[in-house]
Amino acid sequence: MSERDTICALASGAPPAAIAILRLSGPHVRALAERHLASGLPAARHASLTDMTDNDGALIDRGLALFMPGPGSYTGEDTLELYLHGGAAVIAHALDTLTAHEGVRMAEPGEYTRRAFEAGKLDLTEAEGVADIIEAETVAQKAQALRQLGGGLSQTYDQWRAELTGVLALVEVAIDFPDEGDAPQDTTAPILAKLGRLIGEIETALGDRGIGERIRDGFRVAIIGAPNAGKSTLLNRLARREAAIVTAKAGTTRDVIEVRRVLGGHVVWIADTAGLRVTEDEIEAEGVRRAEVAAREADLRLFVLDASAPDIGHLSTDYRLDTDLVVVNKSDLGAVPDGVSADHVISARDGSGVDALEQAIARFVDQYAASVEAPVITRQRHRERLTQGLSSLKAARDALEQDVGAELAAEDIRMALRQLGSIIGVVGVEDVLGAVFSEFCIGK
Ligand SMILES: Nc1nc2c(ncn2[C@@H]2O[C@H](COP(=O)(O)OP(=O)(O)OP(=O)(O)O)[C@@H](O)[C@H]2O)c(=O)[nH]1
Repeated sequence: MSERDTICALASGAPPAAIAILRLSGPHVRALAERHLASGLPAARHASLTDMTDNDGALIDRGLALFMPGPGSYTGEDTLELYLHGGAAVIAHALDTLTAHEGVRMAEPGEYTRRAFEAGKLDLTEAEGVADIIEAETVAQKAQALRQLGGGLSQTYDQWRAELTGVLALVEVAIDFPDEGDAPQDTTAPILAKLGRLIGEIETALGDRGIGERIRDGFRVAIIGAPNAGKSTLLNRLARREAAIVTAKAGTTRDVIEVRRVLGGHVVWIADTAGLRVTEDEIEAEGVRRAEVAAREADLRLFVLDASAPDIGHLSTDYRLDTDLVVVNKSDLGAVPDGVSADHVISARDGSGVDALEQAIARFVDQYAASVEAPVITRQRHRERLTQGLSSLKAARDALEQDVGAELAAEDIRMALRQLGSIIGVVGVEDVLGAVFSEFCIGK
């Protein structure tokens, strides 16, 4: 196998900035340090102030160099970090100088972490934790990423895999020594008990209401209601900008328009949707269909009613679900009619009542997020694999219960082990590696 490339990249933020950190990893690091640092290769893990020169001996900049020898470094390879002035010219000069050498190139997104993963320093969920902590904007996202990075998910998946490996061993014994001495029930019963417990635990994990993914990707609130109720006006209020078009014409909003806010310490996507009504207009009908999808997928629906609409009483029962917040809008035009129970009375036009509504959304999201402690699923990828793993385990249980053969059960259990293993990246990961690491920024 040919020697690996040495990779380099700007690991800090975009210039201009006070400091630029350039990171190098790979087999040429020592030679590059000898060649370009006036002080030569720095002592391991000690910052040293040095001039850095280009291939003609001209000064690039003066800064700190930090050498971390492999295998104890993040990537497991020799690594060098250079702390230079954070200007675009300095960065370009340094990177051009380094990449002019054979075998030295710019890093791809996530390549340092990918190397760390390949060196066995991190498993795949921990590597995802690295990506997530960089992307984290809320305290909750950061806490979740830190837990993941610290092996919080790995522990659970490792434990399940260990238990399942034990179950597989028992099943294999049953295959090798069928019906020996005791009745088959005696060997099958403890296997079924263990399998049942695991199935239960995985079902509980999958029944987490998607909290982990929502903390990471955002909670969903849909504004729904009849045309002209003032949904877009409300969205604009909540967005604090003119995100959606407002007109006096019913049926203005066609597509779903989403705005992003941080409420209750969480990312929340608020969606304005087309007014719900039966319509001949093809485009509007598609809008209504999309509104219904958005409403279904939302964690919270704001069902907006127009206080001045003559049919408000009838509308208030037509589409709404129990979980909705009923928001009666246009309070400036009149009082809420008798018989309509409103959770919130607002005027989206003049803003009255909107703060209280916003606080209610924040409270809802906060409580929703707190309803599951330490979810072990934080991405769709985990959910898909775990769901597949669960169905393999159920197939194994059925095979054992119906006594159709321990071989079949063993095969299903092996399949489940592979699915669980692919979540943490110990098996069958080639197909997911590219997807996982391409989400990273360059330099990480
Ligand atoms: N008086 C009053 N008028 C409002 C209020 N909110 C919205 N409107 C008016 O009601 C009309 C419809 O508002 P939109 O926000 O476009 O209503 P919508 O529910 O998004 O309508 P569609 O896109 O047709 O579904 C506009 O003329 C708004 O200015 C309010 O609180 N008070």
